[in-house]
Parts: sequence; structure tokens; C-alpha cells
Amino acid sequence: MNCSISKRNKCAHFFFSSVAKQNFFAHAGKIRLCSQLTSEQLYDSFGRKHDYLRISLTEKCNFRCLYCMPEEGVQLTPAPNILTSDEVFRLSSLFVRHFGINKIRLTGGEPFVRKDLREIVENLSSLKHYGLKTIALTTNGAVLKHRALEIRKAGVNAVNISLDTLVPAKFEFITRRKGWSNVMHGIRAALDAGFDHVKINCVVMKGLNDDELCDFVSLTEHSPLDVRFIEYMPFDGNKWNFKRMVPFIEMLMIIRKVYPNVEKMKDEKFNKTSKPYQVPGFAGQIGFITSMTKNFCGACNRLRITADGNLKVCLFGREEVSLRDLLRSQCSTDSIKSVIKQALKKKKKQHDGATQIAQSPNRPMILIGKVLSLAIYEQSFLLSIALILSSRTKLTAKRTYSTQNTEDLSHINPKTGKVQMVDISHKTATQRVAIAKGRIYLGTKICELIERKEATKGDVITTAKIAGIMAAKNTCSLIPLCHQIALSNVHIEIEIDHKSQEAIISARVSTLSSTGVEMEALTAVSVTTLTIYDMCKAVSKNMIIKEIKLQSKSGGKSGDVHYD
Ligand SMILES: Nc1nc2c(ncn2[C@@H]2O[C@H](COP(=O)(O)OP(=O)(O)OP(=O)(O)O)[C@@H](O)[C@H]2O)c(=O)[nH]1
Ligand SMILES: C[S@@+](CC[C@H](N)C(=O)[O-])C[C@H]1O[C@@H](n2cnc3c(N)ncnc32)[C@H](O)[C@@H]1O
Ligand code: SF4
Ligand code: SF4
Repeated sequence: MNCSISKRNKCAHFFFSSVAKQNFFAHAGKIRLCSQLTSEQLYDSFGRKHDYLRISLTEKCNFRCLYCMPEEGVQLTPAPNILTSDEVFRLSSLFVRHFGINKIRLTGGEPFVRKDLREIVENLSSLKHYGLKTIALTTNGAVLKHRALEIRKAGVNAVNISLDTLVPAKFEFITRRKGWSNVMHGIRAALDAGFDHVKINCVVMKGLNDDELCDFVSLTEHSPLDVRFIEYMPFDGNKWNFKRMVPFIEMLMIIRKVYPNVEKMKDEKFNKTSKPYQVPGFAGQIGFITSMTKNFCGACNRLRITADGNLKVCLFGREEVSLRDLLRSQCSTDSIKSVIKQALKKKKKQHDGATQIAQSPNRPMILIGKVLSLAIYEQSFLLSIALILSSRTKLTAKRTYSTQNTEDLSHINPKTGKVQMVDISHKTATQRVAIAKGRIYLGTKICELIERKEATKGDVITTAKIAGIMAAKNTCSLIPLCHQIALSNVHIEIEIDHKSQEAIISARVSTLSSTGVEMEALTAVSVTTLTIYDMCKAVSKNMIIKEIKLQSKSGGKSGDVHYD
């Protein structure tokens, strides 16, 4: 253990002049009568009340922290798919006014990268009339020295600032950017701006910054800072390795060697992320965020929205549902509320153990978009190990985010060569539509009989349409590897074209689901056509079923696609 006293004193001095001006911009005078609409609270199936919403404002960042983001950055979601400030407000408003969310944390990526950050905060501030108590922000602190006061005035109550080292050269290594002194000045600016809380987030990694724990503790001697030591967590592509993680108990032992009297504080709040400790007499406190060794899921009260508008009910969960798509397709508030409640009902009791988390794909911490396939995850994990082992060889792991090569046969497992049903549990539920078309040559006589509703078996058009709708609903029973999908609508059109003596059939199928409905649309057209054949075969068996094809599909990863 190596605690440098001189470094400790220097840093303690750095903050000594800071005076936390509590409630500097208290809104007390401005707040009008609280007109909260809330009649509903968000409970999951384990009775946990959810009143804390984390919103990621961007996937972009001006740093490239080793534990969070690959050096070359991540493939970004196209800008039009990121929530606009208006959408951030509308979703926040729904959560606050209808579900009693009382704390919103803005995070990212780096929230300050968004040019409209102040506008977003000002808009959210108006929700304080409806029961929102806290607007918090998590930042890397790079521009805080210039902007702390501005966002405090706009309505931010609390800031968490990431800082993993007190050694400038190490800072550059960890963040892959310069700027340690800017962050230090940013922390001081935050203390001076009078936020309710200023917390420091320090991700602890063995052999990198675990020798600085006591230096960080010393920052709390004269400043009302809350320094939280975070267990290094695995996310896609972040080179996580068991050997790099310092468990909470080990951190505490290291600190106790220098501060033997450090003591556990009484948790003033039940559902805090961090386990609070304090050196008696110190102005600030420390804490441990022990996601890996001692989860705090039992008291979880949080929901998150990714920058591209997906609701994620658990940090480590793979299920996501697109609230952005619901907003953009003008869904009613009640429909959106019901999707949120359904998603929350699926929240697990707790996240998997460390080993399972490390082995299952999740977004990189910075992202909120694409989920890596397990194969790609394994590939980047192996590359990571290679990087750690080989300090001399500089490897660059090129990331690719496509979940599969479109030329691959997704129903064949690439490892075993056997037929498989594709696992879609990690995919986002979005609004999806597929349209398929087909034709059947009937001849003049049948065309006329159908139009006059004189076919011997009855009304051909109505019967064929009903058959098509039923077929769409039963696709998963007919096609072996198809998923069961809850369809929102099946609409079938049948048009008689006298010139070509054909019936032209089109089926439009829609759903809110994690996978597309093209098979349902194609099945609907096929069975509609077969039913026409069956209804009319007494007249002539000379009918020809022609060209059943997918015309277009929208939603999901591939967006809108038309097939000619
Ligand atoms: N297991 C788990 N860890 C989380 C979650 N949210 C944040 N964390 C951890 O907490 C660290 C700090 O996150 P912050 O953005 O500062 O938020 P926070 O600590 O939850 O915020 P407050 O408790 O409101 O101060 C992250 O790096 C994660 O390690 C969560 O939902 N689950
Ligand atoms: C993703 S950042 C976004 C906000 C902002 N850019 C920042 O750095 O504070 C939010 C928090 O996640 C933490 N974090 C990122 N990757 C992590 C990991 N692998 N393990 C633990 N914490 C992580 C960061 O340290 C930071 O405190
Ligand atoms: S931890 Fe924050 S600052 Fe670092 S790369 Fe991730 S988003 Fe950027
Ligand atoms: S891992 Fe999931 S359940 Fe556990 S605290 Fe985090 S968000 Fe809540």
C-alpha cells in the first residue's frame, strides 16, 4: 500500500478554500403549489417502488475511459434516432406526473456534450411543480469549471463527478485525454456553486489506481465531498477482467491501514447505491459502490432511458423497449404507460453474479443502443485479454455492432451447424410493420362470380380475408422456427384486376415486438390466396398462384426497407 502524504496534503489544500453554499439557488420562493397528478406508483413484481429515473442524453463523450469506452469510440446511433430535448421532456413529464418519479439523473456519455443541456435542465425544472424533487447530473467534470454555476441556476441540484486518479499522467492514461486539472477545478467550482451534493466517482482497478485510495479519502478531510469507490464492472468491450476488479472488502482493508477509525455511517437513505463510511471529524464522507461483490438490488428504485429512447428496467438487463418509437408514432399516454408497466413487471429480483454478467452481452456503459452478439463479445474479450497480457503489442480491436452478417443463415448455429431458433431476448421491442403481396390468376368467369358474390361456397373475399388473418396469427405454429409474436393488427386487401384476370392480395401486419412480422405477412397472403383457390376450384382448377413476395418492412435494426 502506498499512500503519499505530500500528495494527500496537496489535494486536501486544493479544496480547503471551497465553501459549499448550501441551497444557494434554492427554488423555495419560486415553487408554486405542487399540483401532482400522480395517482399511480411504479412497483415491480417484488414490491420495489421505482421513483428514480436515469436518462442518458448522449452516446458521445470527450473522454475515452479505459473501463467504459474503446479507444476508437463506439458506433453511434444516427442523430435523428437520439431523443430530442422535447422528447426528453415529454417522457420525463410522463414519469413525474403519472408515476411519481421524484428524482431524475442526467447522464451519458457526457451530458455536457449536448448543446441543449441547459435547455433540457430548465425544462425539467418546471416539473418540480409536479413532484420532481431532484435533478442530478453525472459528468466527467471536463467543463464544469465554466458551467457549474450555469447548470446550478438552471435547476441541477446535485452533481456526481468522475475522477479515478489524483496523478495527472495516470489521468491521461485512464481517460486517454488530457485534462486532470480542469476536472479538479471543476470539482471546486461545483462545491462553490452550492449543489446539495457533490460526489466523486472513482472506478478502482487493481494495479492502476488502488494505490491512491487513501489519497482520495484525504480529499474528504476539509471538503464536504462524498467520494465513492466503484467496483469495476464488465460491459461490452471494456476489457473487464476478474483480476482487475478490487472487491469492496479489499478496498476497506487498504483504507483501514491508514485510517483505522473509518466507520460505517448509518444509511440515511434506504436505497442508496453506495455504502457510506466516514473518518470521524472529516467534513466529507466516502462510500463503496459494490455492484459486483454485494449487490444492492433488493432496494432498487431505478429505471433508465437510453439516449436513443429505450427503457431499460435494469442496468444489467438485456430487455429494452423503445419509448421513442411510441412517442413518435403518436401513441396515447395510456398506451405508453401500459408498456412501461409491462416492462417493469419483467424486472428481475437482482442481477446475475459477477461471472454471469461478465459472460452475457450488455451495452457498453456509454451506449444505449446496440447489443453485441455473444460471439463478438467473446472476440473482443479475448482481444482484451491479449491486450492486458501483451504490454508491448498494440492491438486495436475494431468494433462492429451488427448482430449478425446479413448473408448468414440466422437459423443455423454457426458453431454447431445445427438448426436453431434465434434468441431475440436481448433485442429491443419496437413498432414493426411488414407488407406482403401476391396474385392469383382466376380467369374471366371466376372474376365475375367473385364480384357478384355467386361462388358456390359463398362470399370468397370475406372468407379469404378471415382465413388470411387467422393464418397470420398462427404463423408460429406453421413455420417451425418462427417466434410467437403478439400482433397489433392484420389488414388484408383483395382487389380483382379484370385486365389481367387476377386477384391481387396484400397483407399488412403490425406489432410492437423484438422481431419482425414478414413471415406473418407472407403467411397471410399465402393462405388468403389458397382460400380463394379452394373457394373457386369447383368452377375451374386452372387458377395459378403467382409471385408471393415481401414488399416492405419497417422498424427494428434495419429501419424502413422496400423490396422491388
Ligand atoms: N448495480 C447498479 N449500479 C449502478 C446503477 N446505477 C449506477 N450504478 C453504479 O453507480 C455508479 C455511479 O453512478 P452515478 O451516475 O454517479 O449514479 P448513482 O451513484 O446511482 O447516483 P446517486 O445515488 O443518485 O448519487 C456507476 O458507475 C455504477 O457503477 C444501477 O442501476 N445498478
Ligand atoms: C458512463 S459515465 C457517464 C457520465 C459521465 N461521462 C461520467 O463519466 O461521469 C457514468 C458513470 O459510470 C461509471 N462507469 C463507467 N464504466 C464503468 C465500469 N466499467 N465499471 C464501473 N463504473 C463504470 C463512470 O465512472 C461514471 O461514474
Ligand atoms: S466514463 Fe464518462 S467520461 Fe469516461 S468515457 Fe465513459 S462516458 Fe466518457
Ligand atoms: S443491477 Fe438492476 S436491479 Fe440491481 S440495482 Fe442495478 S438496476 Fe437495480
